[in-house]
Amino acid sequence: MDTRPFRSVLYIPGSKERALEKATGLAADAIIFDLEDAVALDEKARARRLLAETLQSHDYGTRAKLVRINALSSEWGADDLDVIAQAQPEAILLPKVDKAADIEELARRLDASPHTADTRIWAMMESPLGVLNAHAIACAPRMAGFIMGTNDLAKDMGCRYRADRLPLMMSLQLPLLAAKAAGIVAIDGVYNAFKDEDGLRAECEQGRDMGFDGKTLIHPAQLSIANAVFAPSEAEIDLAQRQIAAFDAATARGEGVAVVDGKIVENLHIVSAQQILAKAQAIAELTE
Ligand SMILES: CC(C)(COP(=O)(O)OP(=O)(O)OC[C@H]1O[C@@H](n2cnc3c(N)ncnc32)[C@H](O)[C@@H]1OP(=O)(O)O)[C@@H](O)C(=O)NCCC(=O)NCCSC(=O)C[C@H](O)C(=O)O
Ligand SMILES: [Mg+2]
Repeated sequence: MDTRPFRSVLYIPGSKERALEKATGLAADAIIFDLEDAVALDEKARARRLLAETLQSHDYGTRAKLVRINALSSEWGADDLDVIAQAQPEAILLPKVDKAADIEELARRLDASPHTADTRIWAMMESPLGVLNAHAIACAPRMAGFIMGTNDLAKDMGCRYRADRLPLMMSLQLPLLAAKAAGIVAIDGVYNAFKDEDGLRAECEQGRDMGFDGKTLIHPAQLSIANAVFAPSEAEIDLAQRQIAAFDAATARGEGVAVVDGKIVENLHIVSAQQILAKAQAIAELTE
């Protein structure tokens, strides 16, 4: 069972030295070092050099490190990959993925470099075609996770922003299903109003209820809310412990079902309970 936490996944523009420095001490479970939409066109070349140097000189600890390059079909994508490969990146995040062939092309390029033998691939799910092809994309080589790109999706869908995200619901759920089926990580999109704590908390709660592993963030002020919402709560941990104890006792009596708080507990509930405790343990180890 892979229990690595991905509660908070912070975007940092690859062109911003101060933010790149600051992130070495921020409580993010994962960082997306961005060379794509957060970087101005005339900053692209400087940002990729700065980022390659920073990744080799800075210690980001246990945080997962994803580099979002520009699309390989763009004028910057191939150069991004060549320069970033020198830093032996843990993962490349590919934007605007429409089909499995986009991932296969990136995987071939990673196979060809001696620096990227272990580099995993993450895909932005942010186009209607990408969403419709999510299962094939999730099963492509080196795939480790999906990141929802809700801004690009809303643009391509022509839908309006609503706090309940009803217009985006199917576009969120199809990649989520595909990720679960393939056993890869699924991270929800960003909440643009970075000073609106109540709105962020509500959207994190919705994403957590749906089954996302965490939320992408654009500002350090958003970290604590995502970390809290996507961690198992005290009540969930307590219930999981009581379910396991009750089920063990039922099993010792030769029974296959226990009852906790008036609800049945079967083997499948124990699998969920163990996952909750393992995730809580992994989060506790981050802060030790
Ligand atoms: C949104 C921002 C432009 C706000 O910047 P700013 O006004 O400078 O913020 P603050 O003054 O409040 O910053 C306070 C300190 O925090 C540091 N900081 C700010 N943002 C980050 C960050 N993302 N990571 C690390 N550190 C950060 C500042 O340097 C200040 O530090 P200090 O000087 O020590 O006080 C800005 O937050 C920002 O640029 N955010 C990232 C935007 C981004 O990455 N956008 C692209 C990703 S979203 C996307 O593309 C989603 C997807 O593709 C889709 O389609 O949906
Ligand atoms: Mg996008």
